[in-house]
Amino acid sequence: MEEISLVRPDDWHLHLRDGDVLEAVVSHSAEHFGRAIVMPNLKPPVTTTAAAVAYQNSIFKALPKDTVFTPLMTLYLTDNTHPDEIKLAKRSGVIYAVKLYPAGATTNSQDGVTDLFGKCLPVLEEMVEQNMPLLVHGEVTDPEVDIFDREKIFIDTILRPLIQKLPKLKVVMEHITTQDAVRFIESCEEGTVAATVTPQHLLLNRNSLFQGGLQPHNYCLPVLKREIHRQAIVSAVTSGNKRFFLGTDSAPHERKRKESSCGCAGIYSAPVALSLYAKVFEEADALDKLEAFTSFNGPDFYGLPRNSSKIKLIRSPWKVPESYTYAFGELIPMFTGQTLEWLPSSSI
Ligand SMILES: NC(=O)N[C@@H](CC(=O)O)C(=O)O
Ligand SMILES: [Zn+2]
Ligand SMILES: [Zn+2]
Repeated sequence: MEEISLVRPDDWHLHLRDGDVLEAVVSHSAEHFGRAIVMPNLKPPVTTTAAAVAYQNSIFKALPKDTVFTPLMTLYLTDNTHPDEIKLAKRSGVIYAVKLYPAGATTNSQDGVTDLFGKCLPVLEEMVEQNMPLLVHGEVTDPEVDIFDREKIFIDTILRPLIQKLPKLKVVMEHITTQDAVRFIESCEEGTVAATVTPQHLLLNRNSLFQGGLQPHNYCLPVLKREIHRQAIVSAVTSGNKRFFLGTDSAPHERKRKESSCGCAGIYSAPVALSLYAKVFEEADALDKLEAFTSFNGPDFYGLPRNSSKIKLIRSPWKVPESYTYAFGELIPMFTGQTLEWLPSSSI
């Protein structure tokens, strides 16, 4: 096959940041994706409907003219989020989900939740009422727990009990990294519980953190896992199961902050993500399943219409830039400097 035509994909997990970085990165997503679920982990976090509306306006402003891209906004859940905020959020028509960051789990999560069942039950009950999905960074934060086990233990101690308590709550487990998560998601009700999958967790295992030396640009959270986990995630997404859909988790951090004595977690994948997903599906001999993953399963889960326009991927090897340079610094894309097979072309 030399050309793949896809209904325009959406990105169901994206960090656009704000200020200079937002202006730099937003076109990379808008070029290939119709919509994106925009993460609220700014400084300060987006905890209110008013802040989300203002943030959405700044994204629209940063978009190049004549691009059609809709940022779907999210609220950052805290111990103090009031159930009325969920009603407001739903009524606003711009907020599509609420994000759970366990306090301390990842970038800008210090204002996140310290005790989900103790502090957030009334809010979660209101979310069921309002049919508002909960998006989850699924890792426990106990420093005693080995970092490679944090997702599995989160499933056992938080996620499974949550779903038992509130079986009607729509939940997306974000950026899954383990066979345990795959099995758990497969065991849940279709249409109620789903997962997003990043390009890095489909293409890399934990060896890539240390290949030939420390590789800070492959460091993200949840951290890359063993090869068996990567293979389980590839099998899940290429099987055509509707519970899995595209979420890049593209998370830009300036080069200096990645190449540092205490480097930030996050991989900048927006410019290459679509080519990388195509690579995964082609290598699994499952290109026929690519479009459902990129363009159907996400909107179907969120109860939104699928996009009406299309995009093409052409078999035309291209070299990923070594870096993108801006006034504030440099961003290093995933697969920096490597050659990829599938080139996304503009809308058709
Ligand atoms: N994935 C990451 O490693 N980093 C994300 C936060 C997140 O999604 O956990 C970021 O905002 O930088
Ligand atoms: Zn996360
Ligand atoms: Zn993320």
